[in-house]
Amino acid sequence: MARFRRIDVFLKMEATGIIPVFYHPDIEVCKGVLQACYQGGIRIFEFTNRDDFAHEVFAELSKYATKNFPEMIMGVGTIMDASTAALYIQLGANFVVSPILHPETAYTCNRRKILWIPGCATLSEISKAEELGAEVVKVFPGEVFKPSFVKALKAPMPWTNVMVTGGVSPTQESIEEWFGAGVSCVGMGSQLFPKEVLQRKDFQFIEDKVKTAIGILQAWRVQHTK
Ligand SMILES: O=C(O)C(=O)C[C@H](O)[C@H](O)COP(=O)(O)O
Repeated sequence: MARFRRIDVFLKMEATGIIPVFYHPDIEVCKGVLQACYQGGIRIFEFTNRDDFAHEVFAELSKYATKNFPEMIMGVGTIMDASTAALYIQLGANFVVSPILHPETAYTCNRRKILWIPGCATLSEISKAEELGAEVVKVFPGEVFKPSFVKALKAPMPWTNVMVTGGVSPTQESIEEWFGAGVSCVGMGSQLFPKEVLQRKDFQFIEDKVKTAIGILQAWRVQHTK
């Protein structure tokens, strides 16, 4: 498995802008999705810890990524406690994402110099996360917040780096409104990986969707870079 410095993980997250958020119990489906994402231009991938044996799938996927796509930075999401974070770090996770703000998870990640991205829903939680060392926070669930929340929070806290996950889709409207509001990156799950597409193992569909989303973001960034 490949280990990346946490500053490089954050910079790659910002540069790629779009982070696939994915879980499937079938390792062959995971490999197909990872390859499609890579070919579509993704260099950072969040595997979510969605059942009791998800770590076994991650262990294999992480090795597969290192061997076939050594630039791909693998991380884990849906981490609720420090011991699960430690398990995934041992298996090759280069960043740890949570739906919640859990200080003990921060201590474990910081000790190992692994990027920790807690889920936050208020400015007080964001501020606490930053005191605990979070370089970037996950505003979650995005479908509840809307982009205006990000814009408003960046007025008093312009230093805050925001990732938003939940309800983001690979469309021009969704990408432009979130990046326009000031996010550093977005996580995308169900919209990039519709169930029926996974059922028919249509990895080309995923690659095309990813390419389109990255193209939209790049075009937006060219227009909006000062
Ligand atoms: O548990 C986590 O760590 C999460 O990030 C939660 C979900 O995976 C995202 O909310 C995906 O949301 P959709 O893109 O709307 O499918």
